[in-house]
Amino acid sequence: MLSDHYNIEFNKKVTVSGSLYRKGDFLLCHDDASDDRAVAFILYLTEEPWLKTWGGTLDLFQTIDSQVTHGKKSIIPTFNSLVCFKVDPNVTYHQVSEVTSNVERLTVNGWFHSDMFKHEPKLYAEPKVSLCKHIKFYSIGGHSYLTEFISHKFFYTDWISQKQQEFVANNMLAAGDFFRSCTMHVLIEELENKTLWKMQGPPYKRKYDVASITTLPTTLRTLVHFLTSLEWFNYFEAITGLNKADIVSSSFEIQRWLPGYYTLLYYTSDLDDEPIDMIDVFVYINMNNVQSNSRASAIVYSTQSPSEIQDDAFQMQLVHNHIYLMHRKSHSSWFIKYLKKHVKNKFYLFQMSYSLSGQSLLRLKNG
Ligand SMILES: O=C(O)CCC(=O)C(=O)O
Ligand SMILES: [Fe+2]
Repeated sequence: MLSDHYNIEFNKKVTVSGSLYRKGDFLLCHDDASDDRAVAFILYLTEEPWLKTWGGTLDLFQTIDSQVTHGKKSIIPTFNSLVCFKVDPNVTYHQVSEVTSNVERLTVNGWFHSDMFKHEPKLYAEPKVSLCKHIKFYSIGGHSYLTEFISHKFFYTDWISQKQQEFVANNMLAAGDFFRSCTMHVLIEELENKTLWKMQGPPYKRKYDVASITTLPTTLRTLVHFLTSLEWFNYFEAITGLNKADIVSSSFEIQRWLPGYYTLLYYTSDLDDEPIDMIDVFVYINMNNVQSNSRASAIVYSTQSPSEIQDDAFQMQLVHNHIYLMHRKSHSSWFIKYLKKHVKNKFYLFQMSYSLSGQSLLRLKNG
């Protein structure tokens, strides 16, 4: 019957498994395309009438002008109903939304396979629009934003040289109380403005909000100005021991993270590119101050490909008003795991990345 409906000749292989989703369980956006999977099926077996507010919906993402969007159609996992779809790479993107009730979501699901299908792992090339080449180190002049924004302890010479040693030894450093409390106050007020934010995609890669740099309110705008200024890069030199002339490009983002947001690792096509090392800078603002040990927000660094990602990948737990500097080796990447809805965590992240020239790496290696 299915074979006729989809006009597909199945081979002898059928994969079947039982799946149980408990509170907090979810399955992020994917298209099922792997090997010879042809038609996916899911039989829903939870006996209670399922309420939409419990989460656990099967969400089908919409594709507009061949771009996968965050728009979706949700199917409630109704008892004894069967859902089937033909596996179409880059099209049949779907997810199971987080189960938020204590009722267990039970399914039998799998795929009919066909020799007519042979899905290969996909490469994804990130459009490199956010990188601004040719950094100009312009001076703000006269006014010292550095001391206006940043806590005074960051300027003690001993403290700076201690931090530089830490950075050189560990390839990372973290320091608390970055913004002065008066600055933090104003920043939070501006960040809380709901009209600032635009959701980022595609959903099979990421879901978080970014503030448009061109329409920022006053203090945020001044901050961005400052974080791209000569003053900042001079400070950056002092604290990392790197030479600002070795920075060949930079990117900057102000991010908002809400429950249900995530980034995913993906296969990139830039593996053939010249290796570049990066310095990642994060400033983390979290008013809920969710305990860092709840793993509510951590940045995961990995050199693995998406299918090989290990549980022991380096996780950086984030603490409110800390700045983090990370030396990211070439061919490694970072991501932030799905923020569970029932943890109700929300945070802001200032994120900068600087790519380094080959010479600076030599200098780093030679100490
Ligand atoms: O349980 C569902 O509704 C979908 C499951 C799914 O997409 C999968 O296992 O690949
Ligand atoms: Fe699936």
